[in-house]
Amino acid sequence: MSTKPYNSRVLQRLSSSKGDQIDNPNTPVDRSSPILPIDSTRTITIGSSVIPIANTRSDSMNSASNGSSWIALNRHRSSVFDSTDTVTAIGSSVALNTERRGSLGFSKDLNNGVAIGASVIPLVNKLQDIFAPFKCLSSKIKLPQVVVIGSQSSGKSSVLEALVGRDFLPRGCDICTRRPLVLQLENRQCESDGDGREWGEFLHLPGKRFYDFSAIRREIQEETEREAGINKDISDKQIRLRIFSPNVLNITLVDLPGITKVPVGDQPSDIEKRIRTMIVSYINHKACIILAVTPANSDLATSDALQMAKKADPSGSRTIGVITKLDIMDRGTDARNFLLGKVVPLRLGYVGVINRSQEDINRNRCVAEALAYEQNFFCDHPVYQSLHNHCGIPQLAKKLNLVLEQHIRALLPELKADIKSQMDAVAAQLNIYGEVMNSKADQGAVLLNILTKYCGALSSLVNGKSQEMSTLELTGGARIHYLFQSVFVKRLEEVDPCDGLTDEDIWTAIQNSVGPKNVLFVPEVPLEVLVRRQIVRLLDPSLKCLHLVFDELIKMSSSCDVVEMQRFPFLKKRLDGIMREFLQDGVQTAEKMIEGYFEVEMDYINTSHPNFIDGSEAVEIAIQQLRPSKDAEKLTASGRSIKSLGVLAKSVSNGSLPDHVCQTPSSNEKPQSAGSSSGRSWGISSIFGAGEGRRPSEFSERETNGKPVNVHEHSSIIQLKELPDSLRPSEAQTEYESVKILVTKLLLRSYYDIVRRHVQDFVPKTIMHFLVSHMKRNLLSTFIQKLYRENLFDEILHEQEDVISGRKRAREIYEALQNSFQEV
Ligand SMILES: Nc1nc2c(ncn2[C@@H]2O[C@H](COP(=O)(O)OP(=O)(O)OP(=O)(O)O)[C@@H](O)[C@H]2O)c(=O)[nH]1
Repeated sequence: MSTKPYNSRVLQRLSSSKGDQIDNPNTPVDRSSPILPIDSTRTITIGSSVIPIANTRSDSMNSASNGSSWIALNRHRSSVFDSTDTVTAIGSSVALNTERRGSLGFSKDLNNGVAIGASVIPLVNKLQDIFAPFKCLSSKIKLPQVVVIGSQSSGKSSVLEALVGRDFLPRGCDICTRRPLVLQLENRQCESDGDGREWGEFLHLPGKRFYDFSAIRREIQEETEREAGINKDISDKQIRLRIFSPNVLNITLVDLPGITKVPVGDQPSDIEKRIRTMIVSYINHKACIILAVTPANSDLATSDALQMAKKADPSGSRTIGVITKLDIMDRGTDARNFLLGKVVPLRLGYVGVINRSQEDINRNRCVAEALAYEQNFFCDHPVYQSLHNHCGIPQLAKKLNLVLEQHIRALLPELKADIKSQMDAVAAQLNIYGEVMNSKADQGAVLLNILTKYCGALSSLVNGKSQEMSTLELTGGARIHYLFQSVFVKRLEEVDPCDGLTDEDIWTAIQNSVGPKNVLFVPEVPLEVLVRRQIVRLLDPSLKCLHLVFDELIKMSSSCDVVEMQRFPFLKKRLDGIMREFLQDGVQTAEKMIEGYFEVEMDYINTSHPNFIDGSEAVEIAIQQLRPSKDAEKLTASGRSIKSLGVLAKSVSNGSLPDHVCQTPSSNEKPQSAGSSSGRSWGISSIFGAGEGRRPSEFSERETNGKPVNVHEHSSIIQLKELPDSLRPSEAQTEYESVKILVTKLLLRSYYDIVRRHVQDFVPKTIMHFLVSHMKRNLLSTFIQKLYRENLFDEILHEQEDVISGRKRAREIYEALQNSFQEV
């Protein structure tokens, strides 16, 4: 076995065949070799962006001679890589190059020499740049990126390093990835002040360039510890690192913590769940390409990485399988079946790689050397020789770029739509923030605009013209209509005018109205008293209705959304105050109007109203109700009594009989005396209120030991009962009295009904006029009168700090989106 370090051996072997080149700082460069990384001197234009496209030998040589670790392996003898392949790694160190142009390489397009992926990958990178300062955008618009997942120590970071071609990630037995590392590779051909050197920059240390990659490694480690502590805990807060180099392709790679099972150090007991959740949050996005890393010395069928990738990407259209540690498999075994997808089939297939071992790291072997070793390993291996499409970091880089390019192309339309919808959202936000006001005139214009819109919106809400028409509930004016018709009017309909009035009450009123005389007719006075008593009951619900409408309008005004006003909280407050005062004025006027109406109603009981019940009909109805059967006939046969009662009734009423008046009183309304009369007819004498119809006076009888005693039989002292303080007529009325009571009720109902209808009509009209329509007509002028004053502008149009900064930020985001939209 040779004692030479293996890198020297490899370099020697590689340079042994004619034309082979090893391009590193210590090796002479063949400047005739044609394939190189991206060239800054040639560009293509996509949209408005100019993108570097072709690789030229000379530039690569420059970068190599400038100390980059770029290395070109030009192998004619290679048995692993087909001599037709032209392969360029993503990073700087692995441009494998054969002489034959037009082959399937990923650094060059077959026919025109354009690097594959160069047309879209820079575009995505550009978008990443544009979105980078805006965290909100990167969470809403998912740009394509490559995420490396796998179990702990499976070799994820090693794969990334190999792809980048630089040694910069913290690695080692005790070191593991504990925070997501977002690695943006950026092709930067020449800087005005630069000398072509590569450097890294962290988002958390803006402007600080790290030219020393071991310093980058240290910073990653320290930054990890700052967030996740010095023990083994993890954090999902990203570390964002950008690598600027003339030798990288533009791409974003994400290194995630490895899947672990058993908590160690100060890891929480649910560490596995947390890591899996973090991984899923990355790979679930359709824009993400998954590099599922599994070490060859474990069972592929139980690979955590493949399992998770399968869940996130069931079709396998964005998962590439990576098998590491092929060099340390059990002797006598190989990964042939793994690589060919015979164990776990994968649509995009597998690539086997060999990274640096721990020993290599300890001995500071550079990535370039490791790549050379890998190349050598595969060339010499009896099984892998024939699987060159499935082996090596360069193959992985090639596959990755191809998949990424196709993926980006497929995602572009969706991406464009996403950007557009974000633009609309931000534009709406900007609309809320409005323009900056630089003068009193600007302020005045803004104020007028807001007041007009506010009043317009309120009117629309009341009129049902609001654009945001709900299908779930009544809003705006419809609520007022509901209040009028289904609450106020309906409630008045339900009120029984005789509610709370017993027959006894009515009879008492009737008797009181004739004083010491007998009740001959149905007198008007008790009717008026009773009518007034019932009418006044309508005042309360009328005023209540007015106040409910007031509440509704207040609610509407505060829900009335004028976006332009959102930035002026003081203005909103003032408007609310003025609005309340304005409506209260309207309420006062309407209240006066309604109360005035009731005063008018109470003042004069107009029994000549054309709709008031005809007296004779009232009597007839009363009679029929009292004697519905034969008795009625008997009663009606007494022409004089009917006529008389009819005449009497006419004397208090005049008009047709509405249907509802004819309703049969409910059982408790039936005059108690109905049917209790001793069969006495109530003819002429009853009309004139004398004799027959009257019960013997209470005072002509008194009880002795519970039995009635005829006082006339007592010849000694004739005693009279003393009147009690409170006196009511006797409970049992005669039939005639019952008729009078019933007629009074009918008249009461009839009159009440007339008034109720007026109220049902008048109250909504009044409220509409003095409140709702008044608001529509006069609110704007009131606002202007009270607010359009230059000395108030600064106060009411004062913007909060967050509005000012929010507007600035929204503008920047909008511009970023506009730029990216144009790019796409
Ligand atoms: N021999 C050999 N060792 C490897 C290979 N790939 C990785 N290793 C070693 O495996 C160990 C873990 O590698 P890392 O790249 O840190 O693995 P990781 O998956 O990033 O680890 P975590 O971030 O902790 O999950 C290191 O010591 C590497 O040197 C390989 O292909 N061959």
